[in-house]
Amino acid sequence: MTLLDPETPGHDNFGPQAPRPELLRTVNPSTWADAFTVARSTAARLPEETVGLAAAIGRVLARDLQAPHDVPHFASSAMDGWAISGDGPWRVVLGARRLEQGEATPIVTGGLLPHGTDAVLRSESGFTSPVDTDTPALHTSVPPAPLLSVGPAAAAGEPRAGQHMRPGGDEARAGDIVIAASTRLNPAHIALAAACSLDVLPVIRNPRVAFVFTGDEVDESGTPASGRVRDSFGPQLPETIRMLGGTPLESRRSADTLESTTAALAASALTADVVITTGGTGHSNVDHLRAALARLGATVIVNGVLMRPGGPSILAVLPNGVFVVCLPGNPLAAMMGLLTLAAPLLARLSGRHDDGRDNEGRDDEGHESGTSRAAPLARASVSTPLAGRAGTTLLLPGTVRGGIATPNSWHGSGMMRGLADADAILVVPEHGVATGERVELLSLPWTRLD
Ligand SMILES: Nc1nc2c(c(=O)[nH]1)N[C@H]1C(S)=C(S)[C@@H](COP(=O)(O)OP(=O)(O)OC[C@H]3O[C@@H](n4cnc5c(N)ncnc54)[C@H](O)[C@@H]3O)O[C@H]1N2
Ligand code: MOO
Repeated sequence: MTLLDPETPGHDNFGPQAPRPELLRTVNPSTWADAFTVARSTAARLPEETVGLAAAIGRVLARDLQAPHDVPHFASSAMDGWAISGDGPWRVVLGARRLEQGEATPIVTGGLLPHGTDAVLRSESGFTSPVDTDTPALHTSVPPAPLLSVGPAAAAGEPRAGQHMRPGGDEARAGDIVIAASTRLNPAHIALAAACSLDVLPVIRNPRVAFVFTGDEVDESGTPASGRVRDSFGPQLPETIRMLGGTPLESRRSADTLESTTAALAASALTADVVITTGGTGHSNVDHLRAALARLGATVIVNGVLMRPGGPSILAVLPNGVFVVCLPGNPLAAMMGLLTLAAPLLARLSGRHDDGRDNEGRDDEGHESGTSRAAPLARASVSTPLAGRAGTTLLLPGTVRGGIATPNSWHGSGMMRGLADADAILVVPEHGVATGERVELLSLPWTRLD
């Protein structure tokens, strides 16, 4: 990576046809830690939208969710048996909405308890005799009620007052906050929302992400001729973005000209919250991204990252507020740029925070967190010494087993084998790591670290 200041000698190395990279005047490359932190704190979260319950799984709740009524909203039986009132034996009545003392009525699990119910006697704990012989029938045309008694299989003390009853409001009272704002909704939250009789939920809108792939030498299918390459990004990047909480929009392919690159970027920015570009981040006369950003009036937020691979990655924002993440063309370099800049940006836009911290070092409630540094997800001890590189953070795809991290082979900037088999990315600081020391780990969109 060569990010030249125009004031320094050598600025004219770009060649006669190369666009002048005006953007380099103001911004220097960031350290990896700063780039990651800036990317996750520069945006505000997107506005809320309303979605159906099933569609809300995995989304971030925009506001506190209050129970609109008591949950459960009626008192029910926890067992199959009889709802009883007073002491037994009980006269069995059918279809009663109210029980008088000495009455019982059959009930199933979840059934609405009649008013006056004192307890539920389980079916295995009671028995009925066909006729209530203790109560002489006054009218011979009305059959006498069966009589319910406590049976020999009943537990000691059964039935107790309130036994096997589920009172209304047992789980929540009307107005209770049952799910806090900013919660990432899991399936159990959705079932809870359904129990609260809700049909839709307010969630943070997912960022819409469009793609611009550059590179005249790229083939989308078949075996490329020498000098040409198969496209690494088209088949996987949209789905990766979905895994990161974004909604992929259309992909555009731009020719390696300033006009084509600018036009593709401008068109993508009409509908997207974030545009991700690949390739063209360099300074040769076929790299036009920087000039296209300048032509569109972009403000560069991160102009290169002191990391390898992926150093030329850029984060910028267009005048209409659309973010642009520019990934280098080398396939692994692009993925490292994605994890360093796009993943935290999308997390912030969609309201998914790794640790709830913002760039002022406060958590979401405004408490001091003691650090403004966004923490990667995990740490692990390394199985082998990892040499550092002065002034650079190395990002190595690696395997993590039982808390021990080992870098994978094939981690060259243009290779994918190391990443394909990786559990995480080892973040190696410039001074390196000795065996047994711990490295920070960046999680991959498609794996969970245990
Ligand atoms: N003189 C210098 N040259 C380079 C430097 C430097 O500092 N000075 N940095 C190197 C680094 S590091 C990287 S990373 C790359 C960045 O290059 P670009 O972002 O400009 O990308 P391209 O030049 O367009 O392509 C680089 C490489 O990637 C291949 N590529 C591009 N698109 C695809 C795709 N869709 N699928 C697969 N492969 C793709 C392309 O064919 C090239 O091989 O610059 C270095 N050079
Ligand atoms: O940043 Mo480049 O990725 O090393 O090839």
